Amino acid sequence: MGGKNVTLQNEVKKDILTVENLKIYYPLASESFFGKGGVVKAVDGVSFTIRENEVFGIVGESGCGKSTLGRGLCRLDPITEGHVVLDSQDISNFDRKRMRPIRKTIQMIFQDPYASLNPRMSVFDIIAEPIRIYNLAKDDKELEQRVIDLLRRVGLDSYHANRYPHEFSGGQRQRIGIARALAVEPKLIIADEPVSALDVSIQAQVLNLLNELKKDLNLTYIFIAHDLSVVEYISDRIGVMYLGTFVEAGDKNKIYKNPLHPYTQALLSAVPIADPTLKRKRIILEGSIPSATNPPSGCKFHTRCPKCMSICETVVPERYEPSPDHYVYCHLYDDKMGYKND
Ligand SMILES: Nc1ncnc2c1ncn2[C@@H]1O[C@H](COP(=O)(O)OP(=O)(O)OP(=O)(O)O)[C@@H](O)[C@H]1O
Repeated sequence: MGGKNVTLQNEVKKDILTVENLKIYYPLASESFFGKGGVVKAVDGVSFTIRENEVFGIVGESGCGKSTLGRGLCRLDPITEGHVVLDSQDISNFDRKRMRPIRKTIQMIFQDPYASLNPRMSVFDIIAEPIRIYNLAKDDKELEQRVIDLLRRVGLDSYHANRYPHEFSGGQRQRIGIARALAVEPKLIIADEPVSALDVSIQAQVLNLLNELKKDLNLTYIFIAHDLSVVEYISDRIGVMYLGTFVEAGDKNKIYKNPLHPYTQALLSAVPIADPTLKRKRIILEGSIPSATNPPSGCKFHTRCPKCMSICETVVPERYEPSPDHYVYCHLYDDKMGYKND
């Protein structure tokens, strides 16, 4: 687990995070419709690996488990089963005390920076707080300098330090959230819909900032979003999530050029194409995502799949890997079942 090296264009990239069969189930209240002992299978067997300095995008409809997965990787939500291996260290069963230094390595950025910034704290204190918690400055002078450096790093100015979150625009607040995340010098940043609440022009500025920071500080990102254009722009590899599992994952270019899973095909068919001479047939999915408490049998997507076959209703598809760094779980490509169709 972990520690494997991969050579990409003469560069050796180390695996920084390995996730193995991760499950995160929320217990249901006993008076719920599904009765005592029921669970919401928010993340239901996810596996993937992320290499140092890459961006791994996670896409899928609302309710598919993206945020739960992100929070679980930071151990903000308890893990039901499976492993999270960070830098060759299995942190799945770490208690609060052992997680303390790890929380310095993994930081999160949230969709709504206003909700994640304490409105009663000045920007200085918001950014200084994690530096103080982890004793990263030897005195007040160094603390002040660090906060100012971080503000400049994210495109703000030193005079912003004395202001409060409500005095900033949405894009500026997201920059403050990014500065706070950077304050502890993390290696991995989990960004949960970081630009969804922003205007398109501001989205581009924040995405460019994240890209620059990635290069300058050798950061690795997990980028969670429902907007496939945004994910295409920023990611190197992606995982397409449906009802708590990845249905297709791997190299971004392979998936965007040749989506194999009918779910990925439907999501991509809704993305506008820049070239007006090109036309893409929109695939409309029937209904909404089923309940994660009582997911469909077989392939979880079969109830909405335009290419559903009888086998899909009962048999869980196996992993099919058409090329290195591209895999899909779908009976259309499952050669063992005799339905190979690629
Ligand atoms: N604290 C919780 N207790 C019980 N169920 C939860 C909890 N948090 C999330 N869920 C359920 O887990 C499933 C996955 O939710 P999650 O928020 O992770 O999805 P998502 O893909 O991030 O959606 P969105 O894009 O709307 O944020 C949903 O069925 C949701 O209702």
